[in-house]
Amino acid sequence: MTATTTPRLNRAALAAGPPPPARIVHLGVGAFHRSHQAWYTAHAADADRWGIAGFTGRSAAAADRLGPQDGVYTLVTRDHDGDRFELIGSIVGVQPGDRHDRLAAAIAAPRTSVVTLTITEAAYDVTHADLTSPRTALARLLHGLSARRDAGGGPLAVVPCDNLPDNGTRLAGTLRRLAEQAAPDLVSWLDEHVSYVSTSVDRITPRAPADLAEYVAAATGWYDEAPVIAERFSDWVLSGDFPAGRPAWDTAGAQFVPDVEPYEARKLWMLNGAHTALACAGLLRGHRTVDDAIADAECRALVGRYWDECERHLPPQLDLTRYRQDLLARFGNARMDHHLTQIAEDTTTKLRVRVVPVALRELAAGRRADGCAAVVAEWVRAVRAAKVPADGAEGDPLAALSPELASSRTFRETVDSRAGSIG
Ligand SMILES: NC(=O)c1ccc[n+]([C@@H]2O[C@H](COP(=O)([O-])OP(=O)(O)OC[C@H]3O[C@@H](n4cnc5c(N)ncnc54)[C@H](O)[C@@H]3O)[C@@H](O)[C@H]2O)c1
Ligand SMILES: O=P(O)(O)OC[C@@H](O)[C@@H](O)[C@H](O)[C@H](O)CO
Repeated sequence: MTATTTPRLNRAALAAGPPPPARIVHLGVGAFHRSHQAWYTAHAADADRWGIAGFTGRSAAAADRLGPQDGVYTLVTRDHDGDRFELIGSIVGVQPGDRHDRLAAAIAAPRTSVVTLTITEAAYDVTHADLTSPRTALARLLHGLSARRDAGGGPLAVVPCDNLPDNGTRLAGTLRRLAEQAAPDLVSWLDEHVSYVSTSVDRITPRAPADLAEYVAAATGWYDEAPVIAERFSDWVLSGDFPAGRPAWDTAGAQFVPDVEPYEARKLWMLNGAHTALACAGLLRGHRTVDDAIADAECRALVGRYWDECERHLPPQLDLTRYRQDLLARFGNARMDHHLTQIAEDTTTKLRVRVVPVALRELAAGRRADGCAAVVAEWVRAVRAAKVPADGAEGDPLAALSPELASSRTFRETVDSRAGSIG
């Protein structure tokens, strides 16, 4: 089965009614948006009332692939024992992100109630916005919000879905600073009309292999240029207001809580922190994928000691024993083929928000933070062996992570003894 012998996937394949009205605008139509927020929207009890107008991030490829398919794509849910194929129809259109005129019109549209983002962690680090020719995702978002203000539009919710601590509050602060610099007259409108929702998002979604379209075509009879693979597990915890309404994501399993922080800390520290640890320790030991690394006794022990320290600073009501067991099973899913090199980027930035907070809490409690120090030592060794990019850690690696950690003699000595002199 190939592109020439198999019919191209399109909305007719869903055998459903007309596409839902686009009331959500999404920036960054990558793999994770398709496996997570679009899946929740498709599974909500009121899915027929909520469509997603997608805009790409850096590259227009997703628009080129999804456009001819009316936004419809296949989600391959990959479990330990097999694959399940599902067509997802919640995305009703995808346009290139650099068409900021169209993005602004979509955000300004009266029926738009929610804007969601998956633009990667790095995209939140912006200090400047040019609203005449907006190039970054946040400048484009601000430009769109300015168009909504100009059109007399009502309030709406903005929902970042990237792996960042306190992502809603952080986005609120960054957008406000950008507006103060680029459009001071917009600041009070933002304060009054935009509700920032903080989220913890979770569903392991590796980069799709090159032959996925052929595999999906053979299984489904449709040629799909934008299929995505994800694990069965999925989690979405949100905190914040939706002044213009939202899909009934709770009916699809999302949780709405007063404070997302403990859920987010559990996920960022335990899942993402362990992924970063496995990327460093696993690549150093010649492993290729997450499941290879977690099957290695040394890597597994490294993660276990680190998790023991995380657990002490998380509320026990979060059922951490079960969470750890589930994580081991999820990491051990050999069919996911989750490459360590995909996880090994920007490790300095990631350790700062995933491992450093745990280490500082352990030290503040009068303990040695040996589990965190062991992870940091693996990272130092991986940087030195060029298994992960140095990313600011060329000099004193502890100083690159945190001034407080760099000044802890205990922590420095432990890292030193494990990684060799770090100065
Ligand atoms: N893949 C996962 O398992 C997973 C799970 C939880 C959260 N996330 C979050 O989702 C993000 C995206 O992951 P993905 O798997 O979809 O990756 P992806 O590579 O498939 O997609 C990334 C998307 O972000 C856009 N993008 C990249 N850099 C950008 C920038 N500087 N400015 C604006 N847009 C940019 C890309 O164009 C693309 O649309 C991650 O960075 C993470 O924060 C991913
Ligand atoms: O590049 P990172 O480390 O932010 O993310 C890589 C993976 O840890 C991440 O994508 C997880 O699979 C995901 O966060 C699971 O929900």
